[in-house]
Amino acid sequence: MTQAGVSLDVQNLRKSWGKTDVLMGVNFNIEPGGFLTLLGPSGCGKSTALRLISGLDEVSDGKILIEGNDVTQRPADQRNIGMVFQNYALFPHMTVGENIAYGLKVRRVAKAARIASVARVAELMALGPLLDRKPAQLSGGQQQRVALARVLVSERPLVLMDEPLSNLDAKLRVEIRSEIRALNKKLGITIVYVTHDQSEALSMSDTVVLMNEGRAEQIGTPKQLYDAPATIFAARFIGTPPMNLLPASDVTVHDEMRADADMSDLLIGVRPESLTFPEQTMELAANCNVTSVEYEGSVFLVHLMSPSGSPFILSYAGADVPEQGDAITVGWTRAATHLFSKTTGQRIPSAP
Ligand SMILES: Nc1ncnc2c1ncn2[C@@H]1O[C@H](COP(=O)(O)OP(=O)(O)OP(=O)(O)O)[C@@H](O)[C@H]1O
Repeated sequence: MTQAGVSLDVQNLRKSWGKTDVLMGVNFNIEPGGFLTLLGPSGCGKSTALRLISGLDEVSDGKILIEGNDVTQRPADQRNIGMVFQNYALFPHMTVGENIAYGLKVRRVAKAARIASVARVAELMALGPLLDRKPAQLSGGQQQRVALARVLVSERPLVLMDEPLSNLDAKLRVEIRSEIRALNKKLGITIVYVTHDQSEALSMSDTVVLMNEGRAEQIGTPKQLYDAPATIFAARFIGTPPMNLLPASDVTVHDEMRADADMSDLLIGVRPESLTFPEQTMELAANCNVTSVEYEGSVFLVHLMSPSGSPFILSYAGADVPEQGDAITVGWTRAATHLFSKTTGQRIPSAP
């Protein structure tokens, strides 16, 4: 089964409800077969953007182009888009097979073709043995697989997914995550995915649009967002635990600090996994006190407090685990250092 994807181009998308501006000029585009995630905290406008792309709501301004065609004013049913939501809304009285085939039946696809399509998708999604069951006889993960199968069978070249995994437990989320990603690559369908879970976004996407209060804060590959967060917001949002941010006064620099940076305006960022302990005369260092230690399985998360009272975290995999109350020094390299301006919230490009 091949389902070539389409390109999507979103230009200056705006949405206001009354006097409330929910989207304030968002731009992004995806190549055919791409996987783009809208990521951000609750209320930042992710679902709104998805509803505008689908045609469920009308834009206040801006354009939506699919394969270069302006569909902004087209009704939802003329955009050829599939959707998967958090609530998979299967019909309880129908079997799995009937649920998957429903859309095809509505579109008056002939019975033999329907049966063939359902069989193909059921095999793809490993649902074959479950086709005669009712939704109530399925686990949450199986139900979500049926919901995905229902969209796939309709062979839409663009599929929008709004937090489709948030009702599932952690293990299933990880499993279905990789299934969705594999389907995206195998079928070549274009996917726009909405989530507030940054690890989901990083693990699945080709491109992440990190949103903050109705704007795109940063757009890039998962690696670009992780390696070079463009703003303090992005630094705090991406990574578990997120990047440590310390005032310059807490940090010892072992050679000359850049002269053109205003120290009082500087926040120095370093990821918990980039810190070394014991400090090995690295290029930057901070003295701190251990406030608590958390066991995470593969690492210990050592919670620290800087002299100025900023909390930060060391991700530690060594043998001599520091203990609560210890005074320790952690170090890191220039290459692992991120600089931000407190005033503008923006990244300062080069290391000190
Ligand atoms: N129909 C509506 N009328 C008025 N305000 C709305 C409407 N729909 C959404 N909003 C507001 O728009 C803002 C963005 O909502 P949206 O659902 O897009 O956020 P989100 O990022 O998807 O959040 P969540 O992750 O919580 O779903 C919210 O402040 C919400 O209250």
